Amino acid sequence: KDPEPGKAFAAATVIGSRRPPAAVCITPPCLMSVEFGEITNISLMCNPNPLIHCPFFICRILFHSDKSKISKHKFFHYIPLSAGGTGANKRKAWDLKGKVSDMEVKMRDYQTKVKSVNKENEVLRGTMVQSQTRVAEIEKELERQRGQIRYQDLINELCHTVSTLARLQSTLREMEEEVCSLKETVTQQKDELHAGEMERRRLHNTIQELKGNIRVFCRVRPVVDGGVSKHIQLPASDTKMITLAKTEESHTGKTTDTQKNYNFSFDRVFGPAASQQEIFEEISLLVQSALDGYNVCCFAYGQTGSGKTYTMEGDEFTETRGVIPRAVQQVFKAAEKLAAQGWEFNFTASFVEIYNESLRDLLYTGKASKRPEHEIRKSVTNEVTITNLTYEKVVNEDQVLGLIALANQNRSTAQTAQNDRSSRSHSVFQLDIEGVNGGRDIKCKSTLCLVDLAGSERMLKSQSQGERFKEMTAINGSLSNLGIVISALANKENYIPYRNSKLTYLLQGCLGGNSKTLMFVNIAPEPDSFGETLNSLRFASKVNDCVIGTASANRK
Ligand SMILES: Nc1ncnc2c1ncn2[C@@H]1O[C@H](COP(=O)(O)OP(=O)(O)OP(=O)(O)O)[C@@H](O)[C@H]1O
Repeated sequence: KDPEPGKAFAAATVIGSRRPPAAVCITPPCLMSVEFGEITNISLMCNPNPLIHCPFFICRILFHSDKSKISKHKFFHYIPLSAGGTGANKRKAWDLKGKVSDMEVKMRDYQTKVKSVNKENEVLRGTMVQSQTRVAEIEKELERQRGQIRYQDLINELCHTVSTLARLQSTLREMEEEVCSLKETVTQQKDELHAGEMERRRLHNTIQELKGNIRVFCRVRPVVDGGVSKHIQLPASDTKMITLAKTEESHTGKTTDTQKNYNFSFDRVFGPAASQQEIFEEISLLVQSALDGYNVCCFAYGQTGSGKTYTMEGDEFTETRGVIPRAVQQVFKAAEKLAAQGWEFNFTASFVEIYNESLRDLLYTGKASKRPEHEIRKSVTNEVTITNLTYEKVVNEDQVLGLIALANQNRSTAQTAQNDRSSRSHSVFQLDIEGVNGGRDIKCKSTLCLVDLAGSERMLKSQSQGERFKEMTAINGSLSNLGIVISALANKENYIPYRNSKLTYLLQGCLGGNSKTLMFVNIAPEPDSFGETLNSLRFASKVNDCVIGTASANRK
């Protein structure tokens, strides 16, 4: 068969070999190998194009030797099928041709099969694509449904939340209504409380006024060695009486000794056994008045060593604390309670000493050499102030107690320089109270004044000289002026000589019509103090007889 361009079957005879010829398929332009027998590789050694025109060409065939090894190259003659040849060769060629055409048939079958398989493959591929598309659609659908399920869950949850919210809102509304009604009740109760508080103040102060705006309490100190005082008699049945008894010996010796009694009555007489707490109970009512807007003045009068400082300051133990620390405590406690009713308080403390008619700041902390001078001034609104004095804003009890300690330290420092000075000076503690009730537009202003007076003993002029005489004159002057001012107030005189002494000038605001005054007369029980005791009781009795005009609160 003539080789077609690109295809050729050929029979090759191996020269010098006993092997049968092999059918060789040559597919130009590629080199191809077909395994026939033991021929494993055939390679054309020439350009395939001449194959069409040239009857001969040389090809190289690689053989496997018997031992399955590649044999050496051998050269063959190519015999085209159409070409003539020897008879035997021709026969062989025709055999081969037959085999080739069988193979061609088989190949066509295979090709047909391959085609149909390919077709089937195509169909299957199409089916597969369809199936994949379907699967994708199903997956999509599933996803959507899943989403819908989640969406439904969310809707359910939302519905639940909405219903809970609605329930809570209705509860909230109910509670708001309740709060509103409670607020109304609170406002109503606050009004009632305020009205009650104002009524309490009115009644409280009416009681104080009925008791008298100047009251005198007498306190007898215990005998130093613990004995009993014979000349001071305190009737158990009457807490307002005190009798000073003096036994006078008979001059002739023939008659029995006579006893002279001096009876005094005060608002209250406290015996030596009276505790600091008992003493304070009565004063605490006046302290309350100070917060209600009344000026309050409490002072202790008596000879040196009679217990004035003990009464006013006491000592450091809780049980034996005196009037000042207790009053301060009460003021701050009461202010705290009143805060619940809308009251806001401001407190200012000052502590001054009057010695020899000159003023000394007991809260001064600067250099001793730079101590300023002080003057008492009265403003147009009749408020008394001291120039260059320390006015300390205080917010709690401890702060005030700290200031009292500082004042005592200042006093004792001066005492070292001028022996026992504290007995011969007045100390005045002042707490200015300013209250505002913003909600009700009420203001009140008052001063709580607590005074430890200098020893009141009268000294014979002949016995005192120099500095001592000066001190005595100053003390006597200021104490007797105190008595004069009080009786002038009681007699409603036009002119009240406040300015006659620093003490009365300073206490001006706390004495008189707009104030409540309490005086302690402290008594030393020793027999040798009889004369001074009698003088003190006489002075106190004079004060006790005074009824100062009705006090009115400084309220705006
Ligand atoms: N009621 C009392 N109970 C117990 N001790 C008291 C009492 N009163 C005073 N004392 C004591 O008596 C002494 C003298 O009292 P205090 O110093 O208070 O007198 P005073 O009048 O202030 O004297 P001065 O004028 O010198 O300051 C002090 O030791 C004090 O502790």
